[in-house]
Order: sequence, then structure tokens, then C-alpha cells
Amino acid sequence: MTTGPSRQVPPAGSLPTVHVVAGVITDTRGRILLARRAPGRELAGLWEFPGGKVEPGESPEAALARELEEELGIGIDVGAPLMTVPHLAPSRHLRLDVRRVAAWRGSAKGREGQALAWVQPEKLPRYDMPAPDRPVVAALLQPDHCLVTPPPDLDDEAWLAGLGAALDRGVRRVQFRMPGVDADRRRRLLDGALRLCAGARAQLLVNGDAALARATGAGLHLPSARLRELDARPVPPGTLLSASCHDADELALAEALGCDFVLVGPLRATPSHPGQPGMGWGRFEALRERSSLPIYAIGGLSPRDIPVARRHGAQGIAAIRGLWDAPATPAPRRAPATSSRS
Ligand SMILES: Nc1nc2c([nH]c(=O)n2[C@@H]2O[C@H](COP(=O)(O)OP(=O)(O)OP(=O)(O)O)[C@@H](O)[C@H]2O)c(=O)[nH]1
Ligand SMILES: [Mg+2]
Repeated sequence: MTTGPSRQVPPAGSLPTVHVVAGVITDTRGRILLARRAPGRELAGLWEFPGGKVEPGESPEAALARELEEELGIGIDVGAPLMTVPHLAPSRHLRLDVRRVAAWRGSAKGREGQALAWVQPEKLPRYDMPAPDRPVVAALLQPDHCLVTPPPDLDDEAWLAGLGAALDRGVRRVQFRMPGVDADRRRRLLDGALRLCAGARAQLLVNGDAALARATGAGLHLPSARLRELDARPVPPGTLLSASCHDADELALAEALGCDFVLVGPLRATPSHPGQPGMGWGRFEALRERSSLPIYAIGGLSPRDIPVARRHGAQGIAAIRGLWDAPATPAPRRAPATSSRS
């Protein structure tokens, strides 16, 4: 659960940016360290990943090492970036840069009076954390890519084989999208897709059709036009719900309905939405910082774009072709020219 001041949206204007770096510290049992903000401090009582503000001229790596020494008394080796979350608070833009901690030495103690807790990853959502931490917790727990299915050609078996191949490549979240396919055929394909997804322990969300989602126990994905018509969650809380969003109003609606995650795009121009220019990462971030939902960027993206998506606060990427087509095998490297003509 996350709270915080993010719902009062101020004009972004020329607010200052505060760069914060925080660490995901894991013990040998896979538990993650949270610290509770001490009484009397801003956001007192909320749990957070230990860390603090980057000082002028300081690198994020040096800042994280300094903060964890000051706050916990441990020495660390900074590991891979997990994600950077831009977040608009009433008086500032926050950039929460979260790094994994590759190794640490010493025994972690709350040196500033803060309580500490070692938490099993799947229990993180139970902790009350600042709003920018919700996407971070999602990044730790949920898939970093989401397949949106292309329509079938003539052959249903070939389509199911294509889905099976995508699951074999690691897809674990599937949006079942079937525009223009009649109801009987859609149902047959959905039954096959649900069987394959169950076998791969992958999630499936039906695009647009709440009755079909309820009848099959699948999740539901709301196209933005459908999202705008709703004022209550169309499936029970235990059932996955996602939505497509293009602006801040739609993101706020998705959050109010209790969507589990959203897709925002098009990031780049794509053949499936001709005539729509891409928003680019700058506009994506301007939307990202007004919401605390997990957001997949969509539109002309492929798994290669996951690291850049994470740097802009995305959960990862969603794609049709970029996740359906097998990745191109790299072209053989050309031998360097060994002779030159004169
Ligand atoms: N450390 C940390 N800060 C977070 C997280 N999420 C989040 O919104 N923040 C915000 O980022 C800012 C970090 O400031 P901090 O209070 O830890 O900074 P600091 O250690 O340098 O302390 P100080 O400025 O009081 O000396 C706070 O506004 C805090 O609410 C998180 O997971 N970890
Ligand atoms: Mg701190």
C-alpha cells in the first residue's frame, strides 16, 4: 500500500528537482530491507528503501554508499540500476533513483532511530510506503514486459503456436486482443490461450470484454474509451485490471478504478496506430510523474528498450510485434576488409 501527497497535482512549472538515491538491500534469505521514517520527519511512519538526497557534485553511487553508512552503518558495493521514478510532489519534482546493492558488509542498524524490517518480496505491498515507491515495488515483483496479441491470420493453430513460442521466450503477462474476430472464434482462441498461459504460469487479460473476462476467470484490459465510461471497477479486486491511457485524466481514472497497471503510449509511431506521432520519453515522464501506477510504455518498443524504459520510470514495455516476432538473430559480423584496391 502506498500513500503520500502526490494526488494534489500542482502545475509542474519551475519547481526544483530533488535527486534521491535508494538501495534494494537483500539478505541471504532473499528478504529486502525497509526502514521506517522516524517521528518528526517528513512522511514519518512510512516505510522506505534506505537512502537519501544526492548532494551537489556527488555521484549517485557515492551518495548511496554515504547514506547507507550514515543511516545503517554498512559498507556497500552498488549494483545494477532497478529504476528511476520521476514523481511530482506539491513543492518539487522528485527523482527516486533505485539501485540494487550487490554486496554489503557489517550489520545493518537503525543509526538514526528508525525501525528496520527484513521483508519477503511478496509482502512488500502490505507496507505503507511513499507514493513513488509503488512503481518500485511493482518493478521488483511483476513482469517487465507485457505481450499484446496480434490478430490471427487464417490459421488458429499457427496463432496458438506463436503464443506458445512467446511464452517459451519468457512472456508472463498477456493482453488478449482480437479486434474484428467473431465471438465463437474469439472464444476458441481464448480457451486455447488460457490453457497455454496456465501451463506457463502467465497472466492473461481480455481486451475490452468484461463479460468474457468474468466467464473465463481471466483479467480485464480496458481500452481508453471504455475506461472513460466507467465509474466503478468492472471486475472484483482479486481479478487483474489494466487500462490504456494517453493523458493525465485517463491515468487518474485508472488509479481511481483500482487498475493494477496501465499501458501508456504510443511512445513511438507504430504501424498499428497510423497517423499518431510518438510521445517520446520526455512526455512519457511528464505523465509518469503524476501517477503512482505501474506503467508499461507501448508503441514501437521491444525488449531491447526495457533498460531505457526503466530509466524513465516505466515498469517495462508492452508490445505486439516487438514481443510476438522471434528476436532477429544478429547478422554475422563482417570480416574486416583485408585488402584495398588501388
Ligand atoms: N530514502 C528514500 N527516500 C524516499 C523513498 N521514496 C520517497 O518518496 N522518498 C523521498 O525522498 C526524499 C529522501 O529524503 P531523505 O529524508 O531520505 O533524505 P536524507 O536521508 O538525505 O535526509 P535529510 O535530508 O533529512 O538529511 C524524501 O522526501 C522521501 O520522502 C525511498 O524509498 N527511500
Ligand atoms: Mg534518508
